[in-house]
Amino acid sequence: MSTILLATRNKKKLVEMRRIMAQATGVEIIGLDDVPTYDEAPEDGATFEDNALLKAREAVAHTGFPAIADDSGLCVDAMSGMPGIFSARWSGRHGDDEGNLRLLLAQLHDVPDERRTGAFVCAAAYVGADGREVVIRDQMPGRIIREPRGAGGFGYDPIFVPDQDGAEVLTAAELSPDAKDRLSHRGKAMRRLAETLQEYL
Ligand SMILES: O=P(O)(O)OP(=O)(O)OP(=O)(O)OC[C@H]1O[C@@H](n2cnc3c(O)ncnc32)[C@H](O)[C@@H]1O
Ligand SMILES: [Mg+2]
Repeated sequence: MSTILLATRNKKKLVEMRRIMAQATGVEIIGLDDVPTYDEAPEDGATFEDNALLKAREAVAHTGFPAIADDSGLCVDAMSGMPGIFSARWSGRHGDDEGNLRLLLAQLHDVPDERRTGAFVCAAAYVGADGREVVIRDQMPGRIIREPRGAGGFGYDPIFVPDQDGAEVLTAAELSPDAKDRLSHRGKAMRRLAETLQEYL
């Protein structure tokens, strides 16, 4: 059985990636805690795809394991797609989820409800020990509300209501883990990636 390294330093993202991959494949999954530490290069790509590939290539180069990385973010229509690839450090401090979502809410203060649309985007990249590369992007459309709700998920989940059939108005942070995986940018991109990789995993 092959082993795949999930190359993320974000613990909550890792929980989701592990859960999605465990359901989609039978491969053994390890995280960065299971390999010797290495210094990360800056995520200086121009796109989600660039950054996802950069993280996966770096992980393979340092560990020799085939790796999957995710680069993701929230793209707000009224902000021309920002925070986008800058989502993790929007407020200036990397990984400050509360600071990031508070700044975004302040910036959107005067934007009326009908224009508070956007999407979470995820590029999921696989790089093999043989150098083979696959990268797949998917998204979860929805809208940004005015006050955070819910304790699940991470990042901007408490202020994002995914589009769903029916009258659901739950934020991504109010969804069960299964429901988030079913709808999410990460769930969709990683399931498609796993499907593509099926022949040689
Ligand atoms: O780069 P790694 O080590 O994987 O961890 P990271 O947290 O820096 O990850 P990204 O560079 O891909 O930035 C993603 C940011 O986008 C936001 N984000 C991505 N997916 C999200 C989700 O499912 N729910 C809420 N926010 C999300 C959140 O702010 C993340 O920190
Ligand atoms: Mg990052």
